[in-house]
Amino acid sequence: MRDWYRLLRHVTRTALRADRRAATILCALTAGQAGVIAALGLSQRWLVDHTANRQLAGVVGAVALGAAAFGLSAGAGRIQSNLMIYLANRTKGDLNEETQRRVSSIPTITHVEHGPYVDRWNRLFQNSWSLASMPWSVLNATAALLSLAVTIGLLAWVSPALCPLALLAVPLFLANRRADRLLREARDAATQLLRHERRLHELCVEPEPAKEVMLAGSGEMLNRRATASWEAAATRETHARLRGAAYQGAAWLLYTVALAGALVVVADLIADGRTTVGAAVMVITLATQLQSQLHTVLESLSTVAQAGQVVENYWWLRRYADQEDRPGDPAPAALTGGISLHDVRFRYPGADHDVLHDVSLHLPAGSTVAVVGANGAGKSTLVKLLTGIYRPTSGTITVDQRPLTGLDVTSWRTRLTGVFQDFARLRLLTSETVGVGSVRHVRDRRTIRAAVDRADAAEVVAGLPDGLDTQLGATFDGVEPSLGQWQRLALARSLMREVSGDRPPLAVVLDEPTAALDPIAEHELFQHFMAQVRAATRQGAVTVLVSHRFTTVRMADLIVVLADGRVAELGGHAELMAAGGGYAELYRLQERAYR
Ligand SMILES: Nc1ncnc2c1ncn2[C@@H]1O[C@H](COP(=O)(O)OP(=O)(O)OP(=O)(O)O)[C@@H](O)[C@H]1O
Repeated sequence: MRDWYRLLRHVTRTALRADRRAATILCALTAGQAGVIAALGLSQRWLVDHTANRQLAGVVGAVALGAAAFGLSAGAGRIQSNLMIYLANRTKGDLNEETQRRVSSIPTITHVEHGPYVDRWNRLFQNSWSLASMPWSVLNATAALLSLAVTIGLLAWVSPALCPLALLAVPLFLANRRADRLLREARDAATQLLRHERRLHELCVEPEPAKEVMLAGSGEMLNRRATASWEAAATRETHARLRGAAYQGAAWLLYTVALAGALVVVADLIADGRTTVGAAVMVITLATQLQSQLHTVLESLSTVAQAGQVVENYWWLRRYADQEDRPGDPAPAALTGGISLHDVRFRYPGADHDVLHDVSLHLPAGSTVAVVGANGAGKSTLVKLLTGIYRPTSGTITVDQRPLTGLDVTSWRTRLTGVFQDFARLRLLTSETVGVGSVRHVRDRRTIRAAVDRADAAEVVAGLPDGLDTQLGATFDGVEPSLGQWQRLALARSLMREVSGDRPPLAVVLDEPTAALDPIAEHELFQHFMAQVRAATRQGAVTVLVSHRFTTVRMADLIVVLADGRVAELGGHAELMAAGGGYAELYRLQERAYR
C-alpha cells in the first residue's frame, strides 16, 4: 500500500509538471461533478413540490439548480474527459521516457537479457496508460464515492428503508475486484507469450536473421509459432474477461432485484402519503442514477487497480537500478598491480549450472593476456565479468587490490575499451558510428579521422559515397558495409578514447574482434591495434584478447586456457608448449593446417 501511495504521488507530480493549469481545471471540474446527481435530484424534488404549493421563487430556484447541474454534467463532462485524455497522454510520454532512461542507465546487462526481468519492465510500457491516468482515476473514484454518499444520504432522508440499497455496492465491489484480479493474472501470464511472439516476428523481418530464415524457408513456421503465441495470450485474456463478466453480471442482477424492491418501497410511501410527490420523484431519479454512480466508482477503481498491477514492477525496476548502479570509488588513474580474480564463480540468471567455476587469475598491469578454449568454455563470460556487465555469482574481482564492486561502474566503464565478438552495427552516419566510442568527441572530425586511420579503416571510409557523412544501414536507405568493414569501423570506435586524448584505458578487451578476417589479416590487425594502444599499455593497461587463432595468441605475455569454465592451463607460450598439454597440441594442429 505504501508503494502504491508513493507511486501515486510520483505520477501526480509528473502530471502537474506536464501541465499544472490543465490539472487544476480538471480537479475543479471533477469536484464539481461530485454534486451533479444530488443537485439534479434535489432540483426535481423542489420543482415538483414548489409547483404544487405555487411558490414561484422556489420553482425558479429549482429550475436554476437543475439547469446548472445539467450544464455542468453535459458541458463540463466533455471538457473533463478531454482534459483527462490530454493529461494522461502527456504523463504517459514522460513516464515511458523515465522507464526507458532507467532501463538503459543500468550498467549491467541481465535486465535486458533475462526473460522474467524483461517482462517486468515491459509491463510498465504495456500499462503505461492506466499508470498515467492513475491520479485522475483516483480523483474520479473519490468524487464518485462522495457523490454516492450524498445520494445515499438523500435517500435516507426520505426513508431509512432505502439505505440497504447502498449495501449492494459490496457485492458489486467484490465482483469487480475478482474480475480485475483474473484479468491481471491472465495478462501477467501472457507477457511472456507476447514477448515470444514479438521476437519470432522480428526473426522474419530483421535483415540479419531474415536472410537465413528465407534461405531455410522457415518463415511460415516461425510466423505460425508467433501467431500461436499471440492466440494463446489472447485466449487467456478472453477467458479471464468472460469469467470476470460472469461475476459482475451476477452482482448486477442482485442489484436489479434490490432496485425493484426500492421502487416498491417508494410506491408504498406515496400511497400512504408519507412523502411528498417531489420527494418520490427525487428518490426515483436517485435510485436509477445510483446504478451509473456505482458504475463510475467501479470503473475508476478498475483503472486504479490496473495501475496498481504495475506498482510492484515499477519499484522493482527502481530498486534494481539503484542496486546495480550504486555509487563507488572512481577508477584508479593508472594500474600498478593489475586485475585479479579470486575464486570467481558465475551462473547466468535462470540457468541451472555454473559457467565459470572458482576461477583465480592475476592479470598483471601492462600485460597482454590471451584467453583460449573450446566453444562455450566461458571466454566471453570471463571478459564480460571484467567489464562489469555481469557480476560474479561468488568470489571477487579486484583492480589494484580494490574490489571491482567498490568502484563506480560508470567510472570503470569509461576507462575500458575494446571490441566484442558480437560487435554492434550502429546504423548511423559513419562519423557517428565511430565517434560514439567517445561521446564527447562524436562531432570532432579530427579525432574520428585519427581513430579511423589507426584502425586501418581509412580505405573503408574512402569507399563510402559521402565518406564520414555516409548513412550506414540499408534499412535507413544507407550503405550496408560488409561484415569485415563493420568490424574495422567497430575497431575504430574502440580507439576513439585512445586518440581523443581522454584518460587512457585501464583495460582493453578484444573478444574475437577479428573473427571475420583471415588469420594473416587478423595477425596484422592485432599487431597494429597493440601498437595503437601502446601508450595505455605503458601506463599499466591490461589487454585481454580472446581468439581461436594461435598465431595471434602466442604473442601474448600470458595465456589462459579455459576448459568447461575452469582454468586448465596458464603460462607463456613457450612454457605451455614445453608442458605439452592441450594448448601445445592445438597449437601444433593449427600450425600444420596453415603450413
Ligand atoms: N546470456 C546468456 N544466458 C545464459 N547462458 C549463456 C549466456 N551467454 C552464454 N551462455 C552460456 O555460457 C556458456 C559459456 O559461454 P561463452 O559465450 O562465455 O563461451 P565462449 O568460450 O566465449 O564460447 P565461443 O568460443 O563459442 O565464443 C555457454 O554454455 C553458453 O551457452
